[in-house]
Amino acid sequence: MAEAFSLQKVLETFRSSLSENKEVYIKYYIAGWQELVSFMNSLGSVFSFISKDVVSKIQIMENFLSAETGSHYITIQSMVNYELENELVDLTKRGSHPESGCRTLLRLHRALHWLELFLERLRTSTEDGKTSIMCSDAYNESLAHHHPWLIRKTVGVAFCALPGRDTFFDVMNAGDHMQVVALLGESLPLIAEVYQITEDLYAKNGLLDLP
Ligand SMILES: CCCCCCCC/C=C\CCCCCCCC(=O)N[C@@H](COP(=O)(O)O)[C@H](O)/C=C/CCCCCCCCCCCCC
Repeated sequence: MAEAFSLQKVLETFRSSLSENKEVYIKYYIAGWQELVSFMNSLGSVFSFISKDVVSKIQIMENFLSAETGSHYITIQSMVNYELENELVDLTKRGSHPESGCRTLLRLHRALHWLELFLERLRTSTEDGKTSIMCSDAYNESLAHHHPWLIRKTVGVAFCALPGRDTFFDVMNAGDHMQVVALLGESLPLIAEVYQITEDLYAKNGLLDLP
């Protein structure tokens, strides 16, 4: 039987993704996303169009990791160096490398910002807080800037189907609500650090707007 989702596992995978010299291991980064997908799948089929997109991006990254050139995809830093040096990234418009590692990971990276903003709202919410509002506020501040109108509207409808705050806390499987809040407090700086390292790397290399 598949192991139940737990926030602790998400925390562990993102913790493992950071090397001593602050590089980000792709293997653990995508394992963190895999955990989050299992959480989203437990919310029902209304979210399946979102999880399908994440799963396909995880698959693209797994394919790079298991290919002959996989040693260049150990960390986000080594991937960026390798793909840029070998002109494997479509920088201004989609062309011969429509699914480069840099471009694919950028989509997950933007979503990590949404996650950080959403979890921070959840952590500081009161008992009567509405997850649909927390989720859509976090979305409007982050991912929405990169999505066309139709996706923004569809996602807005899906948010209305989100379970309440109590269910969220229970599914996180990290003890009572105070313990969940404490674990969120421990997880968020880690997620923020992984996000910021990637953001700085992409900014330095002019990769933040890959088509
Ligand atoms: C710790 C547990 C509590 C929170 C658990 C949250 C679980 C979240 C899991 C996944 C989050 C969604 C990640 C979305 C990635 C989107 C990547 C993206 O932007 N893709 C678009 C662009 O890709 P290309 O076309 O350029 O290849 C793609 O067009 C998008 C398609 C689908 C819409 C994505 C909407 C994302 C909304 C984020 C909110 C998710 C709400 C989940 C609620 C728990």
